[in-house]
Amino acid sequence: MKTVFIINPTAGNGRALKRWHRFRKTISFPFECILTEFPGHATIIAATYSGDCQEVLLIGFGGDGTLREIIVGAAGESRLLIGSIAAGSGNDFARAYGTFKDAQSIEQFLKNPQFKRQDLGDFVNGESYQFVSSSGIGFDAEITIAVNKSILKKKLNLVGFGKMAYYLYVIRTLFTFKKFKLTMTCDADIFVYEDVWLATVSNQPYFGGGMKISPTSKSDDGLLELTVVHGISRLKLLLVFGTVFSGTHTRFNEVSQMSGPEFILTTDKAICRHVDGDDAGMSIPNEKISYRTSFHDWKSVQLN
Ligand SMILES: Nc1ncnc2c1ncn2[C@@H]1O[C@H](COP(=O)(O)OP(=O)(O)OP(=O)(O)O)[C@@H](O)[C@H]1O
Repeated sequence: MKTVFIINPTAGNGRALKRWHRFRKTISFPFECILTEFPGHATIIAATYSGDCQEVLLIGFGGDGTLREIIVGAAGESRLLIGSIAAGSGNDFARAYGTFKDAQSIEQFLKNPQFKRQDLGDFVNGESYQFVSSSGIGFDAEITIAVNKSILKKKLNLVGFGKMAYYLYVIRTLFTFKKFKLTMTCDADIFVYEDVWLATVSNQPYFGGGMKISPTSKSDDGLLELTVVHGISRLKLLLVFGTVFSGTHTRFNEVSQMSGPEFILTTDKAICRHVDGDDAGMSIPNEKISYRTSFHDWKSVQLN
């Protein structure tokens, strides 16, 4: 089996490159490595291995965005196996699918490679968007996108306080966010939610760097889970946020959850969206968008 590292030098607030230079010195087996040069590059790199005549272990050295891009490029290719070294800021992929701890654990894996088939979520709205972990509309997406673009975050990163930017944007967005109306169809049932803060479609439990937004999600069952937070005051929303890390937010009446193979979502206004924490444009008011999952579309490494 060929081993290829795909490194996003910008991941982990720019710390991934330094980590990679340290990490590569510890590798004592043959490997290839490629640094990504622009957003979307990891998809192109992964796709180039699809015609390989042998099995290829693609190891994403980065965060959730990097892993999503690799999986989009590798989806449907039975010879490509995906693993990760968690080098991002949030690393929800690593929490859900596992991650290699060090070079020795990769070497160990290569002696007896095991894999697991996993689902891939997607929706189309002009462009096609895929997600490995989750895709959200609303409050969470607005914060994530603002933080990703933030100059303040870059400045705070220089002094090691990058995470602080996230909390500042949570507070700011709490006061500026315009709630929306969400219409959702699942299995021919129609639900209408008023005063919605966020709707997140999940393929695995974690999101936003360790929040257990969808505790019952399984990434290999052909199903997605929808979480809607609605009809809740600003103050109580903060309280709910505090409980998401343990997954106990689902006990609040204002948090609705359901499971299904497809959700059709419509918002009454243009609302920010993310896929695995990266910008996925705005929803188009009153347009029906189908969120679905492709069953067992990619292979993750199975770690003990
Ligand atoms: N060379 C590059 N220059 C700028 N952006 C890049 C480059 N290579 C990849 N990217 C983009 O960087 C984005 C962020 O990467 P990634 O999500 O892996 O790191 P992170 O945001 O630190 O981690 P996490 O998502 O786990 O919080 C990716 O979505 C990818 O499109």
